[in-house]
Amino acid sequence: MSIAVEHLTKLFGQQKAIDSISFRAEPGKVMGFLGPNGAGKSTTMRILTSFIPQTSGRATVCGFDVAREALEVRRVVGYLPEHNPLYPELYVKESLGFVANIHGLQNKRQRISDVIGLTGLGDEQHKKIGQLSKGYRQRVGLAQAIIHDPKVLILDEPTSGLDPNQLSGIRKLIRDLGASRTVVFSTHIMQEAEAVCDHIVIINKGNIVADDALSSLRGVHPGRTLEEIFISLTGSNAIAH
Ligand SMILES: Nc1ncnc2c1ncn2[C@@H]1O[C@H](COP(=O)(O)OP(=O)(O)OP(=O)(O)O)[C@@H](O)[C@H]1O
Repeated sequence: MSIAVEHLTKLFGQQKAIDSISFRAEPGKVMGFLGPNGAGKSTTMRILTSFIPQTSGRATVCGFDVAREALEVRRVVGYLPEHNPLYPELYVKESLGFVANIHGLQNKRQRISDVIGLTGLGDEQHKKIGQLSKGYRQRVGLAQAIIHDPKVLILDEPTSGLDPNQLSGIRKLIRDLGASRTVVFSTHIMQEAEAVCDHIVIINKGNIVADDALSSLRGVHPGRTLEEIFISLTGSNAIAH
């Protein structure tokens, strides 16, 4: 099991962002982590990538404890944060080189060239980050996340800001990456989750309200789209958990 989350809770002051959540994610599958605004997705992802500590509970990534083994966790995880912080003054290749150095990659030039190809950055690779459109900046974030060939990818809204042509390319990339890795990604686009994910976890107000294979979820809610299922579990008429 690549990701194991057990009774994870995070409090920001009085605010309970996540409330004793548990789920698992395994290799060779793409897990869609869905939920309304403020449900707790980014908070969970930031804990899983050792960026912030949980208040209680436990999470491991490839067997490493996210609270106690942050360095090991960062070696095995590729993370695209929600706001994708990048240095606007750096050229695309410089920015990838910077991240490659942090990971101490030996085959730096080759990996930079590989991820530029994989993320479709070829035509824009000679620009500065600040000169790129939002969608291409998102691709740089993705390229940075995968440059060290991590076993686990955690992608917080990786397709936000992409135009329809770019969307299909990045969705295919996520699927391809998920064939041999563990991928957890969040999105507000339910059709995208249906197209890309094998497994769906839905979080609402800090609680998990669905955790199942996409096919099983459909079986439990026959004739409904994922969007309808999502609304029934998280909308104002949803049954409280
Ligand atoms: N640093 C923080 N300090 C205080 N409260 C926070 C902090 N970060 C998140 N929260 C709160 O925790 C809750 C969960 O937020 P989170 O960003 O995890 O939600 P999300 O599911 O990622 O939402 P969105 O879909 O809008 O990105 C929200 O109520 C949010 O206001």
